[in-house]
Amino acid sequence: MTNKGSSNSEVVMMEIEANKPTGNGMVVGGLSPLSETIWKEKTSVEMVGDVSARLAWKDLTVMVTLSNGETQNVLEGLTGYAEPGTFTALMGPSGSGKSTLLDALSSRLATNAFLSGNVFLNGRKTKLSFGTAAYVTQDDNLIGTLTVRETISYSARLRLPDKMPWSEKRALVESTIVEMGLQDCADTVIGNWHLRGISGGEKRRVSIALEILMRPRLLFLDEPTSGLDSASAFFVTQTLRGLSRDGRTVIASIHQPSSEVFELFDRLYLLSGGKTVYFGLASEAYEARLDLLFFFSKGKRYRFFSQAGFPCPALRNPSDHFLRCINSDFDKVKATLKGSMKLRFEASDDPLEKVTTAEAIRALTDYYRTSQYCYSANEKVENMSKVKGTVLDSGGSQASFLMQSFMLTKRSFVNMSRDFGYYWLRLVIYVLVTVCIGTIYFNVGTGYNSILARGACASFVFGFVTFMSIGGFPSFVEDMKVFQRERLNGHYGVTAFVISNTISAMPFLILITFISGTICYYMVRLHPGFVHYLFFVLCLYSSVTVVESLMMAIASVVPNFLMGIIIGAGIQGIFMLVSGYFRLPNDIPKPVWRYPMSYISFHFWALQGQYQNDLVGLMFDNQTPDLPKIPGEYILEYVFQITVSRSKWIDLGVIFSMIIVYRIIFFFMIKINEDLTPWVRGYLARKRMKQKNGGQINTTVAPYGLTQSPSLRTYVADHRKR
Ligand SMILES: Nc1ncnc2c1ncn2[C@@H]1O[C@H](COP(=O)(O)OP(=O)(O)OP(=O)(O)O)[C@@H](O)[C@H]1O
Repeated sequence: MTNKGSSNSEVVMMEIEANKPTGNGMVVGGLSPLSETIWKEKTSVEMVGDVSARLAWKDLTVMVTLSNGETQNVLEGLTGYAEPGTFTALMGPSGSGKSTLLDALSSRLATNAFLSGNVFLNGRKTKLSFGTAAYVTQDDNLIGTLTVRETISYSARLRLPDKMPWSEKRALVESTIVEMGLQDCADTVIGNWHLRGISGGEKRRVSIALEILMRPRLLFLDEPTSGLDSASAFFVTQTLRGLSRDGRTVIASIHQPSSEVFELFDRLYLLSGGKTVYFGLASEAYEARLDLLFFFSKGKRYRFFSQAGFPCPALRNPSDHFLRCINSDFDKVKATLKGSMKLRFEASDDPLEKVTTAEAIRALTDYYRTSQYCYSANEKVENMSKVKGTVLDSGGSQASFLMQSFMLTKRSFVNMSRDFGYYWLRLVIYVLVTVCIGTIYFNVGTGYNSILARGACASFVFGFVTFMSIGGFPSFVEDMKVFQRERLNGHYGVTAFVISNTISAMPFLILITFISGTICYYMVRLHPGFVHYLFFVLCLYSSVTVVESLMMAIASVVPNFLMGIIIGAGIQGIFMLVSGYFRLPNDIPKPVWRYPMSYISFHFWALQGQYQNDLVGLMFDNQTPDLPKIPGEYILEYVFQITVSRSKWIDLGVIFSMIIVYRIIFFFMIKINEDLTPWVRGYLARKRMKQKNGGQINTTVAPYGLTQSPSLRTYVADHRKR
């Protein structure tokens, strides 16, 4: 257990020392001191001996339904296991089912995918949850303006229990930084479009660091080395191997490893077309010989492949050879290269010369099925499924709702204040545009022509100036990506996110609207008086916030820059049309446009309020000096067709309530996306499949009975119920 009084660096060293392999090369069963600090409450009650994660899967078949109702077996009867202290690599050509196997094991299958067979964790059939397993996806969705240390620290405070002292949290953060080899870039920002940050390999390591922070016993990684150069790929894989040596169970899909990376694998699961080609020790598929016999012992260098009749030619990377044997695209490559010097050179010792890839795959899968490798894997899985052990589950984030909301607000505020494109650029543009408005309508006065000028000015401010806020959409999309990654990994709840997002933006929106509103108000010289000024800026603030809330709601369902901006612009264009300026309120066609559209449009309420705010109490010159002056109230009623009996504060109140309504819509959009959409998709997939099979779910393709897709979405719901 961590000594609270010890210095930060001492605690870090304790963690690192504890993580060093024991005699047999790994920390077995137990937890290192800092891991224990996270699990201590659970372990005091539940821990019964070994808490490591022993994962086994038996006859795993995954079938997906396609849009035409056809079904396709993506995985067929896979059996395998992953043990604590080992690093298992899933390899296979593109489309062979690597990601699907990872998803099936980690309970993240898509809703149109159906699973049969069993997954055992410590001998128990269980759906994996956030607290038991961590999943690192291919995309590094990180906040570009935070440094590596800040990113990990915020994550720690978002998920670790409130009552854990900060010194312990910091020790965990520091040990994670050291463990992932991120010390050199710990104070460098992640980087975004205008900030030069850390490298791709370092980003990948930060993503992994965020998931190992809670010290999960089981770690899944989907192509952690994709897009990295071979040196970065090596270091990332080496780190993963190091993580496994802490008694963790690490499973990763790896696309095309270099020979150095391949050397780091403990076990290899080779897939082709959803079938097992090989499962066993990587060293038994690949038997490295470093002596003089290296060049003369081809038949022995890659044991499984040699035995199956496909020894690796000399000087070829083993993983390249394995993938060549099972990737049917290589038939096309061979045809293209036919007759070239390269092919003639390799033709002498390449067994693949004589057969097509389909034949090679068949030979390898048949050989594996009857081999000792398959037999011992089945036997091991059988044994593992019988030994019942403790499953440690932290239940996702252990921080309180208040702590999550506070930390998210703080993190979001820091990000907004550092990202020039989030609000600062908008402030500059708003100031420029309002200076332009101020100059054009400068000292508008109370002449006859100023009546329309005041109307046009208000319409421009509450129409176009608020419209400019859709420029924040790309930043919202980035926020949503980070949210989705963190949410899928159970870091915090939707409510905390919506609240934090609303609060963190508030100071910036107040700043932007008060500065630009003040410039506009005093340059144009709208209705004199502080209350009139206050109403104007509050109206501007609430309108801009409504636009932000609307765009956030759109970003939660349309996570694409262009589509989101087009949809947002379209909605606001319609709202502007019915605001009462481009067509007077009583002239707007009643069905649809007047009722309900104009009432839904925040522009309508903003304009009605501002017209009243500006005109009531003022006297305007008539067309000629000999005619009597025109009172503002008359203009409101007969020119702008405004109901003067309604207080302008009611208009303002309606806009503020729209903010709440849009935030609630935002919340429900996320919920619908998370819970309802997958359910509907799953229902439709099952219905299509039943229709295709005459009312029956096709059990011949999935012999052990189909279960509903164990998607994470389903889990999210279950998890909260507990
Ligand atoms: N939910 C799904 N609906 C329809 N088809 C699917 C679904 N999931 C997987 N597939 C199909 O199953 C096959 C295997 O997909 P998977 O993503 O598991 O392969 P992979 O080996 O990870 O490929 P890559 O290396 O390209 O990521 C592909 O042909 C894919 O189109």
